[in-house]
Amino acid sequence: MKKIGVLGAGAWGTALATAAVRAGCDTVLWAREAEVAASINASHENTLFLKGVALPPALRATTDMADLGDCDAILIVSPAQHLRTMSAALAAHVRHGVPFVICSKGIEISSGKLLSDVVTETAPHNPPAVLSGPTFAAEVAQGLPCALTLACTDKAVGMALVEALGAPTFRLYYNEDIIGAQIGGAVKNVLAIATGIVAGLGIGENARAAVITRGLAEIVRFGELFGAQAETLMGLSGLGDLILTCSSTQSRNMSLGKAIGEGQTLESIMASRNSIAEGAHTVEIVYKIAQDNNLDMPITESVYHILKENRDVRSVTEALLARPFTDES
Ligand SMILES: NC(=O)C1=CN([C@@H]2O[C@H](COP(=O)(O)OP(=O)(O)OC[C@H]3O[C@@H](n4cnc5c(N)ncnc54)[C@H](OP(=O)(O)O)[C@@H]3O)[C@@H](O)[C@H]2O)C=CC1
Ligand SMILES: O=C(CO)COP(=O)(O)O
Repeated sequence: MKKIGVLGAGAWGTALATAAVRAGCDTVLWAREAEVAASINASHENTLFLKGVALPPALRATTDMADLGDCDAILIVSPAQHLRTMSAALAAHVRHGVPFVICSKGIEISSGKLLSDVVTETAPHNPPAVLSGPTFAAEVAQGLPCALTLACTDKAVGMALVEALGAPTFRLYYNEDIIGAQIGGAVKNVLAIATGIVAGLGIGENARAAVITRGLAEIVRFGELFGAQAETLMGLSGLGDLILTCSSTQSRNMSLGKAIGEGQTLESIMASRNSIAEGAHTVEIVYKIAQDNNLDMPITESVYHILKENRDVRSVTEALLARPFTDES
């Protein structure tokens, strides 16, 4: 795998394209907006989504999806709710057998499907893989070290991707569990909003640790429903990403929760940003799936009540704390 296409030139797509160039791949980055492609090609900077980070001159950007036609693998990095449209459009341009590596984190709201199922439906001749882990885009783009899970049910394809994209500062660990690798990344965003709310309310570091740990129990319950392997949920794409995202306001999800906890409205926060906070969307479908399947996910439910039903942050938090005591499973 020598030529890599990256679909989506937001912060993460840009960082991943940079990592692919560093790993020695001929890399083409597709941007939806001409302004983004132009700034990457002319000044080696993504001024809209990753301002201030110098990108490698070898990175080429395009707005023409046909330019990805001869790639050996494609990384899909659109927001999760746009992945269906992106995958279907891409399938018309690339060869059969070229893997579609899902780098977005979320679950399709309209269907309740994992993104790998969305790829299988829209691009049946392109095997899905998943790249997920604790990785803030800006750090990856600067070449700081990180580690991620590369999941693919076909080990030969998965290992070929690891060999092509992996580097000393971009360590990839192969995992066959493509389902588990998607669950942690999707649900941790909701839990990061919860820890952000804790920070915004100023109710302490102990409460944050409690939300992370009981949040992990929610990830495990949710993962079991989909058939995820427990080891995957405890790995980079699960616990690893949960710890990172719930520990830093570099996270868009955590900072969104913090602003909510400080009294701002979801609408005003969204209006002030051009970046995606997936948890604010994912919470809707995680809540629905939990309700439909009788899963106990009280932290997720609380985030849903606050974000989607406009309930009072302090009352919801008090109700969460006042739940009956139970065993630690
Ligand atoms: N940022 C990070 O640190 C990480 C992000 N991720 C995940 O990667 C995914 C993308 O996030 P990120 O790159 O940060 O996004 P950003 O918030 O930086 O940028 C928004 C992205 O969304 C794209 N976009 C906006 N509207 C549409 C649309 N209607 N159709 C298709 N694409 C659209 C933009 O495309 P365009 O450039 O063409 O306008 C751009 O790529 C998310 O699922 C996120 O959870 C995963 C790991 C780390
Ligand atoms: O997924 C991420 C880190 O692994 C990025 O988190 P945010 O989308 O909350 O910024």
